[in-house]
Amino acid sequence: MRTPGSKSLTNRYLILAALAHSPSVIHAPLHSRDSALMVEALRALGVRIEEIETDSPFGPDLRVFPLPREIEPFHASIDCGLAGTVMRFVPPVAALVPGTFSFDGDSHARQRPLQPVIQALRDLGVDIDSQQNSLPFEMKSRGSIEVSEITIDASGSSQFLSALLLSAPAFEQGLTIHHRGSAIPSMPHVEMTLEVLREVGVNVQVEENRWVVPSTSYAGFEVTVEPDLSNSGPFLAAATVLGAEILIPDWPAHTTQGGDHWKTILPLFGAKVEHDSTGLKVRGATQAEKFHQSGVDLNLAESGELAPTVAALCALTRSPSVLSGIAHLRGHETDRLAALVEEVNRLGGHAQETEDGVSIEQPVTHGELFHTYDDHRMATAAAIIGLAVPGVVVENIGTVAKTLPDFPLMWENMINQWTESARDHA
Ligand SMILES: O=C(O)C1=C[C@@H](OP(=O)(O)O)[C@@H](O)[C@H](O)C1
Ligand SMILES: C=C(OP(=O)(O)O)C(=O)O
Repeated sequence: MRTPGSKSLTNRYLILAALAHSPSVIHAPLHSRDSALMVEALRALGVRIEEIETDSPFGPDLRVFPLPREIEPFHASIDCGLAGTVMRFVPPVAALVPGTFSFDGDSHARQRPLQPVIQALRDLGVDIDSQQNSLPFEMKSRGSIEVSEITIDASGSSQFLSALLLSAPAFEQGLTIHHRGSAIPSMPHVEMTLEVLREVGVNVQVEENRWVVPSTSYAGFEVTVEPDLSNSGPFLAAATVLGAEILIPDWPAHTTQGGDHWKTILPLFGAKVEHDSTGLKVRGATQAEKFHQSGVDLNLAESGELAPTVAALCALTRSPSVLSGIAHLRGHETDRLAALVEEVNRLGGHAQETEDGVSIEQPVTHGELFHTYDDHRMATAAAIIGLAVPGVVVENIGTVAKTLPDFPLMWENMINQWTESARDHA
């Protein structure tokens, strides 16, 4: 089961390519709502992005021409949809373009935390008109940033820090960023930002809670995007639930994606995991073994993105589980802690919110309409539960288009393949 490119890497490479001084080529990018919003946002700022046809089933490669320099001020409106990477990563890029830029998004996007990015831009000298320190807002940029040091609180999302790190090489004096606040979640995503910067020649100096980004002009680049390991999760979870086997080819030997944690998470649910040059192979325990599976006590601070998929597995496990370190999921596509608790309980399970996560005390018992709150990962979590519990109806499966528009077809193919192979072995 081949999975398309990583959302997080695709959107980072697009930003870096926009800020390079010569054109770049991005091979195997993700094509989904979040990446399309990023492409359109950068185009609105003057970046030229062309598609290069390939024979990949996942769509064309992209050629990105950098932001034009020395242009007259202009106005543009930018739609962030529900994409955290767009609403957080693009405003610092817009600060490097002279003009006035209006940012807005889906209605729930207006509730996602943005204050640290807005405050950081104000501290960098950008004029921002925003009622609530969230979307919608309008910013007036002069086209360059001279301030060289700021302090932010990135405890609500790693994206606040990544946003500044990605644009800082194009600031006149680079930028020294201090973090003040409790622990930053999803640290592998910060490591991913530092690594893609290193790949293009920007070496960020990291000390405790301090990142020093040198002002650096770098050339365009050619990269191939790794498969999305977080979005591989539902397929791996399906094999785990059904006692089936699946191979995800091209699983990187080294990666900064938080989805690499599947290698240690899935064995806790009885799966056997092997990683070699062919990819990542996961074999689920047989049904009988699974029912004796005990729950898990997992701190997902490093990989909160995986929590809805993990919660789906917990909702099918006989004994209680606790997922912690994920308070910030209240600010994701929906309040994921509230949504998971609500839906597990709706299906006859027993779950509750804790201060920094959820505890799932009893498994789900029956199918129902599973509400998805416009959240792609709630939709895939519902699909996983539906493999083991008859009658689960996933509300608005189309919401998977945020990061994996092909999910319904891929899911169906996977199940057909397993059904055929079970028939052949009968
Ligand atoms: O930088 C990124 O690409 C991401 C960072 C993480 O955000 P949080 O730190 O808000 O969890 C992750 O959950 C999100 O899906 C993608
Ligand atoms: C939190 C997520 O997305 P975003 O990039 O919109 O924050 C996610 O994909 O799970």
